[in-house]
Amino acid sequence: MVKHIKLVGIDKTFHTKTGDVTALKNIELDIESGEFLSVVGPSGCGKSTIMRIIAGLESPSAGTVQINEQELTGIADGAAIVFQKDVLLAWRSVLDNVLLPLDLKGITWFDRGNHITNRKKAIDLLESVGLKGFEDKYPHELSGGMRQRVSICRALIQDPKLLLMDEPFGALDALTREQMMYDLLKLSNKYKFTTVFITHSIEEAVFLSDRVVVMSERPGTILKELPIELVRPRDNKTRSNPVFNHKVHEIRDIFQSQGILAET
Ligand SMILES: Nc1ncnc2c1ncn2[C@@H]1O[C@H](COP(=O)(O)OP(=O)(O)OP(=O)(O)O)[C@@H](O)[C@H]1O
Repeated sequence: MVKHIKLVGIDKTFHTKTGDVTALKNIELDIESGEFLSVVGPSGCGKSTIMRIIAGLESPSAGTVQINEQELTGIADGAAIVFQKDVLLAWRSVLDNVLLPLDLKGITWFDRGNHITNRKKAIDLLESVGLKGFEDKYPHELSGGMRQRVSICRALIQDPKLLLMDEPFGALDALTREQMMYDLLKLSNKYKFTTVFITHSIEEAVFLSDRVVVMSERPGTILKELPIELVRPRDNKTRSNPVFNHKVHEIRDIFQSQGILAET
């Protein structure tokens, strides 16, 4: 497969008033084009920092990020981000929230043909996550899960090659979260973007991913990379597959051996 992202010797130290905080130490990671990669690790181990570095929102203290073999020196082109908290604009309708990134670029304003195409694309995206008929609603009229679906559609409206997701389902109830996983897999299969998915949930990571990266406590290092050889499409039966359970246990065992998870 084609290499999309390469992290080489990434360190990150934050200089704060109370002293230096080393968040990441020697992160080496290759991510293939179209791969679904999850990062799991304890709170504060630097997961969000890795994501921000890949997005170009934060620069590393040492090491380099390469995207399509080009060293990243600013904001990553062709990347979109979804955070745990949706950041929809209260005064824009659902449809206009999805179209926001294009409006900000001025794409829809001057070209009527594009405007119609983009509206259709936004409506199709909303339909594919079960939000047909909600185009004219406003964020306050939606549930948390619906708002997060709109956020995902907004991220996808620009056809990103890379989707960065920072605990996107962390604030949702268990049932909605499960549905969101199916929705995301469907979108990922349709649009074939590369995904970097940050989560605290071992099961979620194994269910969704081609590979799971397990991180240590801060300063975050990569303890292990586990390929997840479960067939796609993933469905309810995936969870009763012995490979699924084996991988979940393997990751739990790593956290236990590190003292990150203690049974007593
Ligand atoms: N801008 C910043 N300035 C100072 N310290 C920071 C900054 N951003 C992150 N840190 C510190 O770096 C470490 C890693 O933070 P990060 O948010 O990447 O962890 P995380 O694994 O995503 O945590 P969580 O799972 O709790 O969201 C933490 O100790 C955090 O306090």
